Amino acid sequence: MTELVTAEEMRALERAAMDSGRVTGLELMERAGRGVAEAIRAHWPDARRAVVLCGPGNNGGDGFVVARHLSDAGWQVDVLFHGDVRRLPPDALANHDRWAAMGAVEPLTLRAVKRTGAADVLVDAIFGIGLSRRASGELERVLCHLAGYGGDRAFLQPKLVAVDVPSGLDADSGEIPGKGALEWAPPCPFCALTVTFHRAKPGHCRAEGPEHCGKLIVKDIGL
Ligand SMILES: NC(=O)C1=CN([C@@H]2O[C@H](COP(=O)(O)OP(=O)(O)OC[C@H]3O[C@@H](n4cnc5c(N)ncnc54)[C@H](O)[C@@H]3O)[C@@H](O)[C@H]2O)[C@H](O)CC1
Ligand SMILES: [K+]
Repeated sequence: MTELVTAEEMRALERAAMDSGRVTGLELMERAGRGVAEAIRAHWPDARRAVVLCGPGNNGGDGFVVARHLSDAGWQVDVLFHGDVRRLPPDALANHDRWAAMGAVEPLTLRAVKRTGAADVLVDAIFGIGLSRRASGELERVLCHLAGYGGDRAFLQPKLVAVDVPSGLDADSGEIPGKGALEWAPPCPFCALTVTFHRAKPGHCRAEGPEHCGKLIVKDIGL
C-alpha cells in the first residue's frame, strides 16, 4: 500500500523543507504547477485549449503556474480568478503577477465558465487542502455547474482536472464537508484526473474521493 500523508502532515513537510532553507514555497509551487501541466499534456496529448479556474489561495497559485506552463507549450489558455488579488498569499500573488504579465485574468463567474464550452481542458485550481467552509454565492454556482448539476456531468467530467484535490472534497476524510447536514450535497466536481503532490492523501482513496478524483497522479515536488 503506497504511503499516504494527511493534509496536516503535508503542511508540516512543506514547512520543514522551507524552514531548512532547502526550498522556498515559490519553488514548491513552481514544481507543483509544472507537474500538473506535464500530467495534463500527457493525459490530453491532442488538446490545445485550457481554461484554468483559480481560487483565493495557494491552490489558485498552482493554477497560475499551470496556465503559464501550458501557454509556454503553445496552448491557448484563459484564466478565471475568484478572490481579492490583494489578499492572495505571497507565492500565489507572485504567480498571479507572472501570469498577468502574459495573459488576461477574468473574474470567475458562472457565465464566464459556461462561455468556455470549447475548451479541451478545465483546470480546477479553486480550493486545495485549505477549504474551510462551504462555498457560497457565485462560487457555489460555479461549483454546482462543475459538479454537473443540471445534467452537464457527462460533458464536463472528461475535461476536468483537479489540482491537488477536487474543490470541496476533504483531503483527509474523502467526504464533502456539509453534505450530511443539508438536504442536497454541496457541489464538488467529478474529475477525469487529479494531480496531487508528494504522496496521495487519505481523501483521494476513501469515501467520495475516488469518484470525484478520477485517475490520480502523484507528482514529486522534491520534499
Ligand atoms: N505551502 C506551499 O507553498 C504549497 C502549497 N501548495 C498548494 O496550496 C494548496 C493549499 O493552499 P491554501 O492557501 O492553504 O488553501 P487553498 O488554496 O485550498 O484555499 C484557501 C483559501 O480559500 C479560502 N476559503 C476556504 N474555504 C472557502 C470558501 N468556502 N469560500 C471562499 N473562500 C474559502 C481561505 O480563506 C483561503 O484564502 C494546496 O492544496 C496545494 O495546491 C502547492 O502545491 C505546494 C506548495
Ligand atoms: K482543486
